[in-house]
Amino acid sequence: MDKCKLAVCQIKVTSDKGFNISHAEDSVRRAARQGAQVVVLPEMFNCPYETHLFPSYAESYSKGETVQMMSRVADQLDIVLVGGSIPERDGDFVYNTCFTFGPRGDLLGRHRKVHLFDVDLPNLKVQESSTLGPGNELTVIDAGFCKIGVMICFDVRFPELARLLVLAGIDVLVIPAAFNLITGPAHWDLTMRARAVDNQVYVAAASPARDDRADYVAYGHSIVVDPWGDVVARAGTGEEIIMVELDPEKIREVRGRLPLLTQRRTDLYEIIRK
Ligand SMILES: NC(=O)CCC(=O)C(=O)O
Repeated sequence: MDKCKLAVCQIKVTSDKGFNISHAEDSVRRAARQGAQVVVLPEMFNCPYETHLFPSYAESYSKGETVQMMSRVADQLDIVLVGGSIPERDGDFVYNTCFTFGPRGDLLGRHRKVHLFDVDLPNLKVQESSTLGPGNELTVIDAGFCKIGVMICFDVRFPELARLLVLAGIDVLVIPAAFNLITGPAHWDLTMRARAVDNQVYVAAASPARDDRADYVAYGHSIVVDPWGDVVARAGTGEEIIMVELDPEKIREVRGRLPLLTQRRTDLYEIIRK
């Protein structure tokens, strides 16, 4: 990895898809003007996070207006755009998908959320699988100057997935996400920092801004954690762009002094990708 600047855009999401797309574009342009080379958007940034709405907001890769905006903007701004996630239609299925575009507007990778958020907690019942299909691929993006692993929100709770991405050589785990007011205060910082500490990589998680009138209230607090587990940037609950410089030396230093990855007892246990 080369040193590079990464920005996370914490933006509001409304019921107006057209507004959401142009609002996201404005935010990405602002981040690029501030010098970002990698820009990250939140989970479901063009659609309210309500499972029953995903099919009607969904678009296909080949015809989608959100996809076209992301490709055009990445090209014009000469950036890597990790495009949060959107409901993606493919045949009979809808997926929670992150498309990543490169500086020539080319598609660098597509991550379909692997672990669907099906939970029954006090005051929070969500069943993504009622309208979404699960992805079945691990997503590593080679952006040239850095290698990015992509997971979406609930995926972060499954350490095996992060470890497989790290074993594939990523420098930064990028996580478009939308935790909520139940699990956010309890587990947002904890899981993001845990994945960074376990794997000695940067972790960057992008949330929508909080809207207290929404059916599902996003936690906010987009965050970037360094390979030592320190929080190096953290948003509040409103709209905000946070920016950090990712430094390969920091990864080398932490791994050199605390060589967790090389001290694994692979003679006793190993993690297998199927
Ligand atoms: N959109 C999601 O996957 C939410 C995950 C979440 O809130 C969690 O606690 O995990």
